[in-house]
Amino acid sequence: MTPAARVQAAIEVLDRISADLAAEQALTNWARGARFAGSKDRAAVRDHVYDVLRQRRSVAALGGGESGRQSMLGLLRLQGVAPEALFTGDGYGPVPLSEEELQAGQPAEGNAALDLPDWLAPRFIADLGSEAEAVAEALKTRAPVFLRVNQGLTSVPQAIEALSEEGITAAPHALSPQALMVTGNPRRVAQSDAYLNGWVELQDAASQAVVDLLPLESGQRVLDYCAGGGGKTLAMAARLNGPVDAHDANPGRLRDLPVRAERAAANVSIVDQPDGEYDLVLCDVPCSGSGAWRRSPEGKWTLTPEKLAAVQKVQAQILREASGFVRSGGCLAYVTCSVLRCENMDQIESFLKDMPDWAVGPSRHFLPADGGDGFFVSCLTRA
Ligand SMILES: C[S@@+](CC[C@H](N)C(=O)[O-])C[C@H]1O[C@@H](n2cnc3c(N)ncnc32)[C@H](O)[C@@H]1O
Repeated sequence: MTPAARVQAAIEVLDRISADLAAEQALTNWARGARFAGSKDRAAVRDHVYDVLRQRRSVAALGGGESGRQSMLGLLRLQGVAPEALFTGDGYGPVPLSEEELQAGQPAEGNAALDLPDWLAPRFIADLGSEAEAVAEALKTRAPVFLRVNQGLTSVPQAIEALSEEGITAAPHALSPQALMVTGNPRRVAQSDAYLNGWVELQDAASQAVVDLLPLESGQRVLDYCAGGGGKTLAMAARLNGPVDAHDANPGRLRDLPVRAERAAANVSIVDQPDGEYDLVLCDVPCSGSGAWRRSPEGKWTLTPEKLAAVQKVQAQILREASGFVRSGGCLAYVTCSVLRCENMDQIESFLKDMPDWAVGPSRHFLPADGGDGFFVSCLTRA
């Protein structure tokens, strides 16, 4: 496909997303009908679509409106690419720009320049203070691909070497001693031997740093109460070099975990109903996902005050439920991938008010401006 044809494809996909289709579904539908598109074409169209979704308000301002065509016009202007060179009508590209389109558009201002919804921007500023702008800026950018080196099976230098033999370049990252940032050929990772042999896992660097902070010691009984896909379960099993129990209220979310655990040679047991007491219980609760909007930018536009209030209720309930599985002197680790105070420290404060025999230990925020996704972790201890 020509660069112009890729722009036209992105315009069509964006229009389908505006008509209420999820981005992944719209991209899959387009790819099914575009057998002529190779893997590089699909990747380029996907990048255009996600670049727009991360910066919907900025590109709408610069393109003069929110249609797929106006969004792509705004995106090209934002990226410093002359749109006239691609809007020619040639090579299956978009039809030439009208005089009106050429005149339309201006840089976004205020909340639109932060690429945040109007209801959320004031909260961002109140919660993040002087960091709000840097966080909003970071959420407009593409997330790097990070790997976790499985130190039960290999070492960081060996993993870098093995990846490089397959044409994938990666370098250590400051957020965690076993984190690698992929700097070349990230799309080859999932087919590489290093990945298929369990030497590396795809996991955000801040997600790894969260597990680094947990007071884990070998021989402990550990439960991942909201294990989902199992990213943190596997990281905990690697750190412990021992067993971890994995639970999730939605068993379907655990579907991939046995295969991932086998690949990583990790000792993971799925438990439908946790039993007895644990030294450490991790609650990586459902949240707004605001720390990870670089990867899932649709969430930024679909979150509402009502949805945020509803997820806060679920978080509070999980924290109280899971606390019942922690032995006296044990640790209850509360984690979100949110940057919002109401899902983080406010939850801890409200828990401590209801449960006076608990004390808060180390807590930490990771912000997208640090390189990884935004995460919050707080370790609570039972007296
Ligand atoms: C943020 S995701 C977990 C991600 C996972 N820890 C990882 O690192 O890949 C939150 C998970 O909590 C689960 N969940 C929701 N409500 C729950 C509840 N009441 N008890 C346990 N798990 C719950 C969801 O099904 C979802 O899989």
